[in-house]
Amino acid sequence: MALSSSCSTLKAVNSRWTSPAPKLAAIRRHSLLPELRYTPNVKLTATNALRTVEQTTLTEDDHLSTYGSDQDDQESLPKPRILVAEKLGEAGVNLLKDFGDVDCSYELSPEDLKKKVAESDALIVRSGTKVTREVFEAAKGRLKVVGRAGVGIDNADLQAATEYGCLVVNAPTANTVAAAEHGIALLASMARNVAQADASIKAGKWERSKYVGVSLVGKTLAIMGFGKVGTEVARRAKGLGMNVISHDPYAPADRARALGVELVSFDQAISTADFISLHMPLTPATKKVFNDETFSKMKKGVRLINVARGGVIDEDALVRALDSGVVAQAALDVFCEEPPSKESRLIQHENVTVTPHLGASTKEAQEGVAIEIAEAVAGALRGELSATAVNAPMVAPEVLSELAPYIVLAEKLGRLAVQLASGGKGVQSIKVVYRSARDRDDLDTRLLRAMITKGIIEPISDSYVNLVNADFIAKQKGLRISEERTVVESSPEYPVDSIQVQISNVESSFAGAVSDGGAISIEGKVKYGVPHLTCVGSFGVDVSLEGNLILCRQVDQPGMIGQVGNILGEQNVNVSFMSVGRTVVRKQAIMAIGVDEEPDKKTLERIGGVSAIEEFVFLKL
Ligand SMILES: NC(=O)c1ccc[n+]([C@@H]2O[C@H](COP(=O)([O-])OP(=O)(O)OC[C@H]3O[C@@H](n4cnc5c(N)ncnc54)[C@H](O)[C@@H]3O)[C@@H](O)[C@H]2O)c1
Ligand SMILES: O=C(O)[C@H](O)COP(=O)(O)O
Repeated sequence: MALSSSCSTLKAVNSRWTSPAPKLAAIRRHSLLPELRYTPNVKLTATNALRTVEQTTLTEDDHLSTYGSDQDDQESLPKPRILVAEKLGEAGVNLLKDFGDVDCSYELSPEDLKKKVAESDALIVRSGTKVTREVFEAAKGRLKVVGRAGVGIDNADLQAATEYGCLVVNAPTANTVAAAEHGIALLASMARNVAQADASIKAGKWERSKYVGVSLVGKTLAIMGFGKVGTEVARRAKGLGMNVISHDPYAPADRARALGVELVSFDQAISTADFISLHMPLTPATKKVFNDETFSKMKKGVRLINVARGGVIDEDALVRALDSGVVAQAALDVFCEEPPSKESRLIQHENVTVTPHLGASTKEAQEGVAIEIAEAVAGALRGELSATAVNAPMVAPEVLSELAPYIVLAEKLGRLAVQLASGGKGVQSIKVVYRSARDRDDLDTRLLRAMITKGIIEPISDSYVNLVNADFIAKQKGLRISEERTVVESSPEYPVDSIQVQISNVESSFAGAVSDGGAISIEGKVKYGVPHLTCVGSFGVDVSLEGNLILCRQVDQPGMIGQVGNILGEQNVNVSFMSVGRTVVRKQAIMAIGVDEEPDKKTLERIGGVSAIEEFVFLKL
């Protein structure tokens, strides 16, 4: 069986960036987030797997791979390569240059983009680049982060990103005001025929009566999508004396009320408005939501503004509505196809005002977006959990900091548990039991579950697991991971009292790890910030989870610690921790020995040869 290593470490490179808080260092080492694939791998030898992972099967197709030694101490990690595929504000590019090798290559063909991503750790785009499944496939796992320098992420295949473990982050706030201002600019200029009148006068005409406009004051504006941009448009429209209503099934009514905006149903909004301004995202639910049927419900002579996404409108239906006069005018910044065809009847329609997707295009917004996305991408490459992650859970920094040692514990328990499984049936059913004094709602276990998944899958497959794809990969590999919470009476100051990982329906390479219920069962706790193994099968032990571990099951009798300690000492293997757990005195015991170095095969065989030892296993943490 082929052996490969998937050891990856995270390290801030050439950092002028804020240093990680000490508590987070452990998370970075064991990060679930896009890990720096440019960290060289360490090949392991067959002896590494002695009586451990060799016997473990997840699925028949999986390759055996194990973690190599921690490489945090490596001095010279290569810099991450960051491909900027669309024009990005200078401040953002400069920030990225401080952090990695930046390749600004604009207007790439799909083929060139695919070639470049195969050599890039991060890709930054705006709305003009389609980040398709083929792009993720072509990246062959190298691409760890896609940064969308803006809000809309409809140009990225999020499902494919998730499947490939690639984090997608966006810059959701820096262009809000610019987009809202553009919406208001289109609203006002459309109402007063500014663009048409400008073209007319430049064509040598003076058509004052043709371009009589309509007033805004007292008119009803329906804002479709009361999010960041919609809210800012509402604020400005109120200032213009408009009556503002909004439809947004997910917006809180009190936020709208505070601005004097009434939230109404879709039909109510479109049937009562004089102006309709679109501010919802393009999703399967909003695609072509403005169509023949919905146009027919609108007030005759309504005026439409779209600075959201072209795809929310059926453009052919809009042309029909304009021709029939149901829609008096439309002002559009976004289109189904960008750029739209020159022959498009919509673009050429005399009652339509168009701009080439300029909503976010102010100097201020572009600088802001560039900085926002550069920080998000660099943070993600450093292994920080992102506040603007689009396809991974966002975790508040304080939660992350608190969970840091438990995250390390979770991965180590997963790693240990899977090494204890054997028999070729494959690991399928895993149960995790969290004992905690906290209320159910006060413990976010997503990170812990993802880390356990990572610990289980990575030693026995070539899959790269992170927070983005943990659940997906587990499902793909047929792993069923169930979670259970037990409330215990201990201090709620600590998020978790203990974590137990059980693997059922498999044989074990170490019978002592099988609990009375028949499942492989190990349990751990965090003590003084350090993860400890506290239970193996039905045996209580206490050994810190650092380095490697030897578990021996033996007849409980004096002198065992000395005998094994001597064998290890003779081979210059340093024992870091030792603990003995017994079920019945003088009958059965388990000895858990933490070792800094990996004993060679002969040493392990000598331990196995000690007469009272019934079985032993060497486990890499
Ligand atoms: N033209 C531009 O350059 C430009 C600039 C910025 C944003 N945008 C686009 O504007 C849109 C809004 O951006 P944002 O930053 O306000 O996003 P946002 O996520 O803050 O707001 C979107 C709102 O739409 C609501 N929504 C979702 N489905 C809906 C539905 N079916 N009906 C009504 N409302 C629905 C959501 O609840 C949310 O409140 C996005 O499509 C974004 O891509 C365009
Ligand atoms: O979604 C957005 O942020 C806007 O549509 C801006 O897109 P752009 O970055 O291509 O200008």
